[in-house]
This record gives sequence, structure tokens and C-alpha cells, in this order.
Amino acid sequence: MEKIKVISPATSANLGPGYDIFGLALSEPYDTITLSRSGGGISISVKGEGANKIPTDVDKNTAGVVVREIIKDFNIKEGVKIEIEKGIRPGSGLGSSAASSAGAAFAMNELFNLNLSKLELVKYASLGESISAGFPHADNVAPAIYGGFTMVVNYNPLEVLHIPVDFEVVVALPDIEVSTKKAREILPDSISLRSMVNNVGKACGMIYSLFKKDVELFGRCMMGDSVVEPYRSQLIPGYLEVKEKIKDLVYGITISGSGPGVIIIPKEGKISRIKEVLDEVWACPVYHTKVGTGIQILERN
Ligand SMILES: Nc1ncnc2c1ncn2[C@@H]1O[C@H](COP(=O)(O)OP(=O)(O)OP(=O)(O)O)[C@@H](O)[C@H]1O
Ligand SMILES: N[C@@H](CCO)C(=O)O
Repeated sequence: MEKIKVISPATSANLGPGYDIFGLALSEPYDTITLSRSGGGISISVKGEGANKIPTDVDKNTAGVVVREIIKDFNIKEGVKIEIEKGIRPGSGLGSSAASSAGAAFAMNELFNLNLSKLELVKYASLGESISAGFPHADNVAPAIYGGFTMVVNYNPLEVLHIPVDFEVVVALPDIEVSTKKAREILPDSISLRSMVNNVGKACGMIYSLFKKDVELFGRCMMGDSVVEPYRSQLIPGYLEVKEKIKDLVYGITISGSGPGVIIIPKEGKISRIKEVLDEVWACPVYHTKVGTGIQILERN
């Protein structure tokens, strides 16, 4: 194989109480990533949403870092041309940086027949997250690779659990820039025992709800985070207003990843009213989508 083209989806990390643990793959938006074997070295081109804000330097681009590390570890003698078409705006809270790193890891595995497991792909992909977030958090790259709902239950050694799920979500992307690095820096180093008990309880409720297919329980527990949302909501003007205005139209709403994206679990028949509220407050892009199945191959030749 000389060339492979994949689509790598947006993901929503944390989902309220599952900070750095829970993640959900979305069906859209997504990045399209093409890797081709080339004579030597690594080259990167980026076009699409927010391309002007994304470095093409191998050591600063999340896909570049992943390709560089795989080439080194597998002693690959060829070069790789990376073409990224961004469908996910960077700094969105929708796993824009993760979509590129996960897509690159997945495509390298196919292009060079490396036979890496999904867990190994997550390990490589999370190296890309180190440069965008300052920490190799895997809660966006895991759902991009596995699809559905994922839990990073341990970081060292890495352990990822996966539950395939299928429900509708609405994602709003206000025109506000929040960098993951900054949104991590404002969080406290320690929390009270009471907050810990609250968040663990809500996280347990969410996992149980997936086995019971109880989307109401999922959304209600997702809104129960008492640790992260109180800090990060300050970085997203309009968030608390939207939350109050749509509370009767949704099963749940929370900040997606580090924001400013917001993930909403809508009640049946309420989508158009939800969109009206989002339009009144933010007049921003809104995706009515559903949980996705992760990275897909578009072409290989
Ligand atoms: N291929 C890439 N795609 C997107 N962002 C990239 C890429 N390579 C490097 N970056 C950098 O990563 C940063 C964006 O990552 P950040 O984690 O802040 O946003 P995000 O991935 O959309 O959000 P989140 O991780 O909260 O879901 C930007 O500074 C951007 O320049
Ligand atoms: N868990 C990470 C996800 C970033 O998308 C954070 O919230 O900082």
C-alpha cells in the first residue's frame, strides 16, 4: 500500500464527572487524514477549519509527533507525507488535536502493516496530546480509536475499557477560544472528600445507565460534576445561561472536553427548540449528531 485516507472523528472527553477518564466518539464533525509513503523525512500540510492556527512543524503538530515516534520505534526507513483536512476547529473541546493524532496512529498502522492493537494505537496517539495539552491525556484519542464510550481506567500502565453505545447528541461550538493547556491550569490540585464521593457516584450512575440503555440517567449524572465545571464554566460566557434556558429540553448538558464546545443529550422532539436557544445566546455552529464508531478508512491504494 502506498497511500491511505481515513476519517477521524470529533470526540467529547470528560462528560462531566469522568475528567480525563470518559470519552465519547461522535459521528461528526471529523478530520480527513491522508498518509503516503515518501522518499524521506516527514512533511505536513494542513487545510480546512482553523488550519492557519495549526503548526506544520513535525514536532509541534500532533499527527507529526505520532508519525515521528512510530517511524523511530519501528525503524521505518521511508518517509511519510501527512495531509490533514481539518473538519474540527482547533481549541474546540471536540478533540481536534486528538482526531489528528489518533488518525495518524491508525493510518500508520495500516500503511506499514504494524499489527498494533487498539491499546497500542491509543498509547501512540496520546503522545500527540502531550504537545497540545501538556499531558498525554487519552480520553479523546481512546474513543476516536475504539468508537462508542470509553474509559481510561489507568494511565500507567494504560488501560482502556470500551462500551459500544448509540444515542443522539447535540454539540454546540461557541466562537470562543479556550486552550486545553489553560483550562487545565485553572483546576485545583486537590479536591474535598465530599466532591470525590459526589463525582464517583455520578460516574457509576453513567456507566450503569449505558448497560440499562437509560439515557435519562446518563444525562442526569453527566450534569452532576462538582469538580471541574464550576471552574471551566467561567471561561465560557453564556454557558450558564444556556444551561438554565434548556434545562427542561435536555437529559443533560456539560462542557465538552476543556470547552468551549458543549455537549447536550436532547430529549425527544426538543432539538429545534434547543437550537433556537443556542442561536439566541451564541449564534454558533451546532451539530445534531450521534455517537460514532470511531476512525474509518475512506480509501487505500
Ligand atoms: N493536527 C492538529 N490538529 C489540531 N490542533 C493541533 C494539531 N497539531 C497541533 N495542534 C495544536 O493543538 C492546540 C489545540 O488543541 P486543544 O487541545 O487546545 O484543542 P482541542 O483538541 O480542540 O480541544 P480538546 O482537547 O479540549 O477537545 C492548538 O494550539 C493547535 O495549534
Ligand atoms: N480531559 C481533558 C480533555 C481535553 O479535551 C481535559 O479536560 O483537559
